[in-house]
Amino acid sequence: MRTEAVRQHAAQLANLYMYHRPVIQRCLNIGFVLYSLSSTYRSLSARSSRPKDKYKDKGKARDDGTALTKKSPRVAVDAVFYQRLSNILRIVIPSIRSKEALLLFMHSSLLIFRTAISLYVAALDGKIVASLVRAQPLSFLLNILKWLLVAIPATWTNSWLSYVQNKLALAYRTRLTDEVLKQYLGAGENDPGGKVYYKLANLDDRIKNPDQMITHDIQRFSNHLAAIYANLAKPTLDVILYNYQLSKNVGAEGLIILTVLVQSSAALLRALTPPFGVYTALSAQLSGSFRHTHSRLAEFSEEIAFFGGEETEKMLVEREYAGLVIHENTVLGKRWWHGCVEEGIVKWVWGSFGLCLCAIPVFFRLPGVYTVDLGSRTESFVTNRRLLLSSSDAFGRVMYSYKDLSELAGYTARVALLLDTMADVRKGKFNKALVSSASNEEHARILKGRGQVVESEEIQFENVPIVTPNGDVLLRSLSFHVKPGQHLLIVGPNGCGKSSLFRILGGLWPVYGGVVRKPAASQFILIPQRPYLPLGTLRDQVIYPHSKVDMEAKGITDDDLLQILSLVNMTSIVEREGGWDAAREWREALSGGDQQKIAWARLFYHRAKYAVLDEATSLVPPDMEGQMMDHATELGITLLTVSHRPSLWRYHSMILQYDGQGGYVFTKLDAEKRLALQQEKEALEAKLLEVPNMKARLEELRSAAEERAH
Ligand SMILES: Nc1ncnc2c1ncn2[C@@H]1O[C@H](COP(=O)(O)OP(=O)(O)OP(=O)(O)O)[C@@H](O)[C@H]1O
Repeated sequence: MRTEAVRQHAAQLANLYMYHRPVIQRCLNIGFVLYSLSSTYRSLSARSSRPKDKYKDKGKARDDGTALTKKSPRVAVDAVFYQRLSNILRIVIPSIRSKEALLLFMHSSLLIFRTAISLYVAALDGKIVASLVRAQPLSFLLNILKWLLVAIPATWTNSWLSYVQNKLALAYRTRLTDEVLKQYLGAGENDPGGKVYYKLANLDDRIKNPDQMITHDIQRFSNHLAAIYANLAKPTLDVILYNYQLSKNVGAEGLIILTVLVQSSAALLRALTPPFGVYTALSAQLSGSFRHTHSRLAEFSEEIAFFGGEETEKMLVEREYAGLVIHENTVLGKRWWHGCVEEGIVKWVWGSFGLCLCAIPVFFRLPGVYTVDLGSRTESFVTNRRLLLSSSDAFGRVMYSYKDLSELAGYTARVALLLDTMADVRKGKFNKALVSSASNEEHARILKGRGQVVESEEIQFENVPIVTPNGDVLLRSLSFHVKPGQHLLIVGPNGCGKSSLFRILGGLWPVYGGVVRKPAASQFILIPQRPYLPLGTLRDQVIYPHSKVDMEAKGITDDDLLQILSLVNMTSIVEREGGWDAAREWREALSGGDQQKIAWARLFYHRAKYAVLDEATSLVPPDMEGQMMDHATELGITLLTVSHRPSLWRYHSMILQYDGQGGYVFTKLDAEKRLALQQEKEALEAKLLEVPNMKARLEELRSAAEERAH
């Protein structure tokens, strides 16, 4: 009796369910779409992938700053990542009407079109197999024809997709590179935020290899960003569309059960996923450091060869490489087991769930789904299986995409670090390890201050401290005044801050106090001991930083340049090197003395108001040195010279002498008197050196005399 009542009750419920099933199905479908969107959103947000302790410790242990240290940017798919990404997106897609936005729109349209084709192909596949099972040759041929026709837009779309994605990556890269170069190499004539390339390397510790960031990391970031769109937006859309179609074929109930199973195993997989974003950022850092060691080796090959420093260099390069390899091996190992777990779950476990799902219409009669004969059962099975394969492939890609997303987070952190540091440096905010003396009260007060820079024809320092970028106060307060035409000689022991004065004049180092009056940086030309020789032609060496067009605009011809070269006795070089347009690695093609003379020729070409000479004649013969100094004076160029050569004194009227203890003397230079004093001093020193010999000889003579007396 009781069982009968229960059975009746169950039948009533089943009838009620069947009656309302269309509404329930619709609700389940809507619920599924909402769930897919929200779970994709959740998988994109708040996924923390912090470095493990091992990496933190490694960072602390290294002293070259290449490992991830405490100060390294956070690398996680979290709010910080989205904030950074949205800042960068504003650069790479500046407006809705930009080329990048158009490419993105094309990309989206193509992605949707491809999904539509896949849905059509799934149904067509089922029909082809059904016509085979039913032995209907005409229908089979017709469907094959449709298959061939659909292949045209399908292949066309795939080709276009990869083309547009690559174009998009290139467009992102171009935008970012343009922006970075604008800030990095932005001219700083009247811009106190200029010369970022110098300040990043010298005044700030945060970025070790800007070259690696600009060339490699921006490219990887752009590729990842272009791909993440296809790897994330498209699979999410696919999961929804394929599953919607599937739910119509097999019922939403089975689909929901499948989704629950898939999502729980996916959650397990996510929990097991290592922090690939951190690994990517560390990998980029380590390979940047390895490359940097190699480029230093190439740059200083001559010095290293003379020293026979191969063993030491090999050890340094090997140490960098070993660090990189250890890291890559660790990551490879993690990728290996992660790949195994991933494939096991995604391909095999989910595959078996899928087969069960496809079997539902075969074993159960679903209202609205007619699978009466063998043909229609096969058709529905083949179509569903294809839909399921596509759907699980799409879901797999959503799953993989968080791996891509973590890697994107790694590159985003690198690019954001570059942009943020450049922005700080432009604002005069530097982050550099300070020397211990910087913490004493007086030095700390000096470091906190900021001086004034006023444009003027003359050079005047009023109570200006000379402070190195790491907070070492070389001079507490320097005051001197140089008028145009008054050549200034600067002398003092090594490391006392002679060149540092020039760095302040060139606007490279900040002024920590007092007032600096000086002409604009463009009025100065620097000739160091090893002058800079740019990439380019022989002409470019003389006219740098002008181009040939600038030179012609100035009304200067190659003959005039030859005239300039004759002032430094170098006219023969034009013929020897094959003309003005010959291009070489000039640092190797010219001797040290010739390089200095080319730099002097550059000074005569530009006729700057002031020339900063930092041991600029150390490699040229004395007669040539005098000739060049005289010509500079004739051109009205005021010389600021650092040199240990007394032969140069007579060209200067003022002297700034550092004592190396934080003191200095600024006075008129009477070269004749100073030379006479110097000569007298040298003569006395020579005599003093003789004293021990003379004493010894005197002793010998005394003892000889005593012997004779006995
Ligand atoms: N980019 C930098 N970062 C930190 N310290 C620096 C930097 N450049 C120079 N210094 C420090 O500033 C001090 C003065 O250097 P500077 O080049 O002015 O010496 P100098 O008097 O010209 O010496 P020398 O006669 O040997 O060329 C040195 O102790 C040097 O280590």
